[in-house]
Amino acid sequence: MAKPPSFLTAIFEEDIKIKEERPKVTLTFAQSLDAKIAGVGGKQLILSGRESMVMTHWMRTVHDGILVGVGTALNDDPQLNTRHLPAGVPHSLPIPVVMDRRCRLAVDCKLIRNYAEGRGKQPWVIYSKTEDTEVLERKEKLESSGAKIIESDENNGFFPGVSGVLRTLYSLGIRSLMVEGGAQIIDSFARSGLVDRLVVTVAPVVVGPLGIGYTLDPASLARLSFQATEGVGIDHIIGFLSK
Ligand SMILES: NC(=O)C1=CN([C@@H]2O[C@H](COP(=O)(O)OP(=O)(O)OC[C@H]3O[C@@H](n4cnc5c(N)ncnc54)[C@H](O)[C@@H]3O)[C@@H](O)[C@H]2O)C=CC1
Ligand SMILES: Nc1nc(O)c(N)c(N[C@@H]2O[C@H](COP(=O)(O)O)[C@@H](O)[C@H]2O)n1
Repeated sequence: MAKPPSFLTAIFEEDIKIKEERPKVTLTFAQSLDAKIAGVGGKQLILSGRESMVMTHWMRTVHDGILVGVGTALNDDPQLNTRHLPAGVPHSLPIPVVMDRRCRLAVDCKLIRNYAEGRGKQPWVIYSKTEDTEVLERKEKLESSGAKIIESDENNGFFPGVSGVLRTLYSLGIRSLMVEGGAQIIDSFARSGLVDRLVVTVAPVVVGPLGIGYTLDPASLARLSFQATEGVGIDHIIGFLSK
């Protein structure tokens, strides 16, 4: 992929107006033809072909932050960097953010190692305030390993919730956020109604009924309008933008 498809760059050039003090949110993920995002038991699958993976890494460069849930962080051990882009072309790297209300992120994960070794930005871990000593011990370990620990400003006793997390990230300077999954995060962000762009990569593979699917509440995406579907390599990219 020499450059991202023009419909995609247009989506990102659009001046989206939002009333709340929160980052503009892009929800994006890759799925199979049968709408699975992972294999049996959550096994990570590389669904995107080479070209659409480069496109995803390009999308990472146009966001201040990139967010995954702790389920994805534990399962995939992602790097959330831009290593598939051509070397020598300067671009910005998003801050990796993990939604991890009980501080379960591994202290030796790639996000923390890359930061410690000077190859990545400091990972941010958003947790939910608690008196639970096990969580507080893990929080301290993560902090001393280099992660920045952030308490969400909204705590309803179960999930800090998407709107609270977005408000907190905004207060820390994040103006654009790419949300990459996994299944629970896709569901949470879609239901929040706080998604401004949706970009789905559809790969020409079938995973089968035991793979991990995702839920998109139909009402939740009513604020978005379809923009275009375009082939990138062997995949198809479907783009939506807020109305
Ligand atoms: N194909 C793709 O593009 C992608 C696939 N995946 C796959 O998804 C799977 C992981 O998905 P899940 O297990 O569902 O984990 P997840 O990554 O969605 O993380 C779940 C965690 O996120 C946090 N969370 C979710 N909603 C929240 C809310 N409203 N407020 C506060 N915290 C919240 C909680 O700590 C929860 O335990 C893996 O198999 C991974 O390979 C993950 C990302 C992208
Ligand atoms: N765009 C896309 N295509 C796929 O096939 C995928 N499996 C994913 N997964 C997401 O990317 C993360 C891995 O990132 P790194 O390669 O380690 O930088 C993974 O955790 C998912 O969030 N995405």
